[in-house]
Amino acid sequence: MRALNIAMGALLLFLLSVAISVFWLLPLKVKLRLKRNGLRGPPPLFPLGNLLEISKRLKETSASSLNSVTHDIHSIVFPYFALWRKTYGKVFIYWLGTEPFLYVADPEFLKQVTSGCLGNKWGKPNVFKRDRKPMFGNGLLMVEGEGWSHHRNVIAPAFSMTNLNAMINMMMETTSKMLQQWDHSISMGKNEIDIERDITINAAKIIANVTFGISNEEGRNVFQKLQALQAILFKSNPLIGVPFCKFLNPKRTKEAKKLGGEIDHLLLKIIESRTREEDDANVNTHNDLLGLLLASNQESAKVERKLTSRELVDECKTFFFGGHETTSLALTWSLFLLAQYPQWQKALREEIMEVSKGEPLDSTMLPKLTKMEWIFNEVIRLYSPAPNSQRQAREDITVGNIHIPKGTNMWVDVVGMHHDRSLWGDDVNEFRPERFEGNLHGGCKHRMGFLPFGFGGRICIGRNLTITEYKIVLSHILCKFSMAVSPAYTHSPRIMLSLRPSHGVQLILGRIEESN
Ligand code: HEM
Repeated sequence: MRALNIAMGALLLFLLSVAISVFWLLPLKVKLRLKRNGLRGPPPLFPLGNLLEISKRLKETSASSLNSVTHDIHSIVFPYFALWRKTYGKVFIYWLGTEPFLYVADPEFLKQVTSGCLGNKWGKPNVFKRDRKPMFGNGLLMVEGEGWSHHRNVIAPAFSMTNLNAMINMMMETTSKMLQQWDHSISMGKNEIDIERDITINAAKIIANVTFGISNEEGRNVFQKLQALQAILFKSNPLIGVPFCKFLNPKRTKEAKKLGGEIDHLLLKIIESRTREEDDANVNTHNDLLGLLLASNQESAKVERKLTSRELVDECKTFFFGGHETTSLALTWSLFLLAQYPQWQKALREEIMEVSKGEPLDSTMLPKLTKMEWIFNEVIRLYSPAPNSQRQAREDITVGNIHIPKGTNMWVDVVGMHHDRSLWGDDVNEFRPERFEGNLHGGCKHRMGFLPFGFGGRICIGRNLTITEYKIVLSHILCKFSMAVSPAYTHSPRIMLSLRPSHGVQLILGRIEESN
């Protein structure tokens, strides 16, 4: 018995020393190396890093609700960064648990440490990969190195404009159903609608249809489970970076894992039956992304290896989670801003009329909606659905006198850059879509200061899909309804993985013939 106790004690001691060296000594070494570079930051506390201060600042901001609508939102959504920037500037080190993060809101610094072949030295932070595994698995958003180039080569053709144009009718039909419900609601005397909820459901249906189709029972089943998984993983993990944090919320971890497993199983069944169908018929019988991916996979098999069914499952999940919330938020914030600026509603209606001449929009008309594109860009500048990008150094990186040790994470504060007066000028926090007239970067003084879709080779693959969907859905809504902000609306943008309105977006809708 005594010998057993001694053995157990020795084992515990061994595990403790491994934990200390992995979770404390190694990060400490990174900290000292970064400090030698002159990179400072708020002092971390083992094992939480700066999480206590982050949570304190967030509580303070959520307690103080905004009385008026301001687009100056950086200090609202990232109050801790806004504070630290005052002391440490636009590049500093902070800690999520025992993970060191290089905070970057300086586009020139970002360019220097990521451009050219340096881009390949950055991967995606392991700490987020683990947390978001049930959503993205090893799909395009997370895969690295040669695997990433292979996935990207197979996937890119599926997102060609020709393929996306074939999806326009489906987008219109799905949206029409939402608009019929709004119309019915107005008939019943209820003209205040939380458009965030409806737009999100509409976007989820569109992306699920675009990806694997939900007209049959199997597709609908996957869709429902994906939505349930989304609800569980909706909030960012407040203890991210703290060793063993997933064991602190075993219920969430278990539920997410169970649903993730069920979704994988259902998607695998769809993929396998599609592969069989296509082998039999020798043609691609589906023109959704999965069908296009399977066709492109056949082509790629002639030169490289095929993506496995398991990898295809992860891609379907990545499209769903990466594609619907971002697009729905771009639309939601747009409707909110258009409700605030009726002159832009009018300008867009006139543009739609001029381009379509009253006919349903088709693929040749969409590129002519240029003012709508300015609005899109201005909205995702002010309320960037993807508020940050993250990387992790896979090797030591040296540029001039900057040395970034292997393992350091990087957090690019996109909201910070999009609201930086020194990059955009004094009107930085004003809604001025015309800044994008004939100017892809909206007049930003640095090309890397406007990053709604990320940067480098890993720029968003779905941006053409988004802009197509955005134009179709927004035009459809604007032709049928006018909108004004309801007194029930509280302006409270927050980061919940994406940049969201925390209490929905309540708008007062009017039928367009009534309001004109
Ligand atoms: C307004 C809409 C969207 C926004 C703001 C957005 C934003 C982004 C950003 C910032 C990245 C880079 C992430 C990083 O650097 O770590 C990204 C990558 C990605 N996005 Fe989007 N996205 C949008 C729509 C979509 C759609 C509709 C899809 C697909 C259906 C999609 C699929 C992806 C994928 C697969 C990647 C990974 C690309 C790679 O690493 O090669 N996104 N997106």
